[in-house]
Order: sequence, then structure tokens, then C-alpha cells
Amino acid sequence: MKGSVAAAEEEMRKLRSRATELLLTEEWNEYINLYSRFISNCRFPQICFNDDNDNDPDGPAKLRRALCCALSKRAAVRCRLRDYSAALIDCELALQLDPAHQKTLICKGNILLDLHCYSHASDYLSRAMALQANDNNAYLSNLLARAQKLEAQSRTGAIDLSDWILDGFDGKCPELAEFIGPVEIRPSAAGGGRGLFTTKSIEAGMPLVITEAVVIGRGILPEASADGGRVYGDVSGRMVLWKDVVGKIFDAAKKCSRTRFLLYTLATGDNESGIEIPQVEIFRSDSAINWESKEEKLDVGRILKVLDLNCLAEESVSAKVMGKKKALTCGVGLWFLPSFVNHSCCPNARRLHVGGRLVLHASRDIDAGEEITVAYYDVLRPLSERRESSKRWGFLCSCERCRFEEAREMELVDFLEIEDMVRRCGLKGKEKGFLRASFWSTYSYVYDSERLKKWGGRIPAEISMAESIFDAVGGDERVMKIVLRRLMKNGRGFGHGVLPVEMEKVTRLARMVYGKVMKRQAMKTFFELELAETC
Ligand SMILES: C[S@@+](CC[C@H](N)C(=O)[O-])C[C@H]1O[C@@H](n2cnc3c(N)ncnc32)[C@H](O)[C@@H]1O
Repeated sequence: MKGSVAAAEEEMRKLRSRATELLLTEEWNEYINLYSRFISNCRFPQICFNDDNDNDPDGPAKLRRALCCALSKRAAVRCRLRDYSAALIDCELALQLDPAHQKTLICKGNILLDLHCYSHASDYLSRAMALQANDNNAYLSNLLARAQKLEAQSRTGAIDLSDWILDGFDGKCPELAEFIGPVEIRPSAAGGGRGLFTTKSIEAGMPLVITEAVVIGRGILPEASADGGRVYGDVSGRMVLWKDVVGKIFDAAKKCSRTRFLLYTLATGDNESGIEIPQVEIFRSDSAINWESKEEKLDVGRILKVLDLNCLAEESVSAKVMGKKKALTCGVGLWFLPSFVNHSCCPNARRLHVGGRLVLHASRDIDAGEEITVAYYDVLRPLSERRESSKRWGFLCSCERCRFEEAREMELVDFLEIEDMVRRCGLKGKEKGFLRASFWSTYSYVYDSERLKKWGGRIPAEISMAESIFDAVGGDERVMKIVLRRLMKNGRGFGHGVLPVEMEKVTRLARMVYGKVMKRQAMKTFFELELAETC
């Protein structure tokens, strides 16, 4: 095309109508090929724009414009196909030709938003905004506002799901920014390789990590398990879901060197003693690491082991799926930093799932330097049953609670014996909570039945029981629901007849179970929705 800028312009005109057809029919690869042919026909990037190759004095500028346009269009579709590295290269080339090419600046801002690099995205979008002659570009204004909101959120982790809840979860699921709180990876005290630790004291309900799934698969599984996060089993639906997750992870690992590298930091179950301790910084989306320089090969066997050990089921005793409407749907996914969290029978954290995001939050107050733990299996059970679950997971839990109960190896069957023992032995604080948590099924039976009238006064009221259990083993949704049912007995919805002091307590308990993610007003709606679902 040398010597004929007019020919390039003509080809670009023809391309546009063909490209529009391909966009409508979603033939993305053909769309990319179309612009690739145009770009190489222009002999880009070898072309020299100072060549006096045409009689048109505006020739170089026109050619530059056409090339920028082609590169930014190809970048946008590559971004759509999640081929972010190639999309960013296209943007870079276009911006070298014209640093003020508005469409490319917007496209790059969009890609960086997809990659959760919020402050870089804001920079590019602000530059695009500055080129706007008037401020009536609503698309760009909204994009910039979104980038700035996410940037602010990623600094604090503060989230508010109130509007979504007040809408009865009918609206769009809120977008949450990536957030890494005051945490670090260290050798685990629990004895299972590495673990995630706090570097500051954390109040119950506060977010520790908020992160998007590396991959997630959803399906309808009538036999969705509630016990922990292991995802495979003999149910054919489960296998379909598993295959979907495996397919997606290989696709992501092939396309993205960052994903490949970070996958290899996760445990495989082999060689836990000499295992590397990664810095949490490498999990930040905007870390300055040049991932392309990390030449990690695709290791199928290793990735399968990583998935097997680290995938989590959204539905679990230690997790809440926000806005879930279909009881039978089940999600399985992989999230990087939460994969470093070990199990404890007196855990201090829980998961909240919002769309594909996982919010790991404190489920009781956590001291600085404490290991962050969740329950892999139901911990509202006696020691012997927890041991069975622990064995199935391939480790022996030796947390503070297991050690306390092992030292007492008792055979208690009735809650009255527990309460007698609590009194007799002068058990206080956490120890009292440990025992009550172990025999929760007996308490819950009594709270749920007519027997409460008979035994009333000999066991603590629901709120006190929940406080005792939560302070020892963290928030639990089943206990919370018993408290809520009690407070809603008047049938007039939540809040009527609840004393301010009770409301204070319930708010604190709810934060331990669901995290600090909603305002008071939304909390009432949320409780009502929750109870309507379970009643
Ligand atoms: C998702 S990984 C947790 C992070 C892992 N410790 C690491 O180094 O990456 C799950 C594995 O950690 C180990 N683990 C978790 N909790 C444990 C505990 N309480 N005691 C011993 N090992 C534990 C088990 O090997 C388990 O299969």
C-alpha cells in the first residue's frame, strides 16, 4: 500500500462495513483477522511515516489515524475474548502512533478495568476525558466514575450491598473492587504448609480479602454438598461442573502468564515442608511484575492437583452466597489468596460470595499476627465427628478447640449436662463457647421445639447462646437464624418489638456471619428475606 494513502483510506472504508457485519454476527476471530490484514497491508510496524510516499501532504497523518483506529478496534475485540496481553500490545502500538487517540485511551482504560488495575484505568480514562470537547459523552463519564469508585474501594475494602438488598436482590449484582487487607502469607501454625495471617488487629465483620474468581463454574446439582469445599464426587452433574472448571482454568492458564504463575504458587498436596512462601504483593492486580518474563510452562498434572486441593464450593457451612434465588444451583471456583487459608474448628473468618467475588471477612475479632482460618467442614459438632471429617480432608486438626476438648474427652449427651459442667467447672469465655458449639444440635433442637418452655431458664436465651458460640468459634448462619426466628415471633417483620439493646447485639452477630456489608435499614430487609426463604 506504499505510496497510496488514498488506497489505505479506501480499504478502511470497505473494512468498516464488513467489520460491522462481523460484529453483529459475533464472528470475533474473523473480525480480528480482517483488521490484522489491514494492519500488515499498511506494512505496519515497519512503515516510516516520514516517507514522502504520496503527494498528499496529510498522508502520514491520515495513515496514522487509520492504523490507530484498526489497532484500537482489534484491541477491543481481543479484550472481549479476554486476550488481554495482545489487546494491551495493540493499545500500546496505537498510542505510540498517536498518544492522544481517544478511542484507544478509552479501550486501554476498559482493559485495565477488566484487569482490576483501577488507578491506571482512571489515568487513561481521565486523559480520554480531557480530549472531550464537551462533557456529553455519557459512556466515558460513567466509565471514569466507575474506575474512580473502584479505585477508592480497593484502598479500604469498604463495601455496601444495601441498595441491592433493599431491591430484594433483583437489581444488578454490585461490582466489588479487588482488595487485599492487612494480611500476609507465613508458615502455618496449624501445621498445614503455609497459612494467611493478619498483620493488624481486625474487628469482626471487616473484610480481609476481596477477590474475583480465577475460574468459576455453576450448575444445577440436586445433591449439592454442604460439608466443606471438596468438589468432586460420584454425581454426574458434579463431574460436568468439574469438567467445565477444568476447561476454563486451562484456557485461562494458556492465555495469561500471570494466571499460570500464580496457579503454581498454590499447594498441590506434595512437599509441604519445603514449600515456598509467596509475598501477598504478587497477588495484587496492579503489581509491577512483568509476567511475560516468567516463562512458566503449562503443567497439566500440577494444575489438576492445584484445583483438587484449592477449589471451593460456594455453598458451604463457612460461606454465604448473597442474592442466591435458586436453591439447587451450585458454584465451584478457584480464588487465589483465599486458597492459603487453613482450617480450624474455632475459625475466625467466613466467606461471602457476591457474583464471582469472594469476600473473606473476619467472623470474630482477630488479633494482629493471628492465623486466619475458616471451617472446611461443619464445626458445630462434637470432637469425634469433627475428627472424622478432618480425616476425610487428609489432615488431623490440632486447633485450640480440638486440643481443649481432647484433654477432656467427655461423653456428654444432654445439653443440661453441658450447662451443669460449664457451671461446675467454672468454664468461662471461649471454653464455654467451645462446648456449646460442640453440642449445638441439642441446643438447636430445644430452641426449635416446645421443650424450650420446659427447659427455659436452664439454658441461655438465643442471643446469649449465639454470643457465646460466635465469640469462640466465629459466626454461623444456622445459629443466627434461630436468633432471628425468635425475634420475629411477633409476625410483624423484623424490628417490631425488638429492644434497642437487642438490636445492637443482633447487628454485631449479623456482621460476624455476613460481614460488614450493609446498613441498618437494609439489614432488616435482609433478615426478612432470609427467614422467608427458610420458613
Ligand atoms: C487450601 S489448602 C490451604 C493452604 C495450604 N496450607 C498451603 O500451604 O497452601 C488446604 C490444605 O492445607 C492443609 N491444611 C488446612 N488446614 C489444616 C489444618 N488445620 N491442619 C493441617 N493441615 C491443614 C491440608 O493439607 C489441606 O489439604
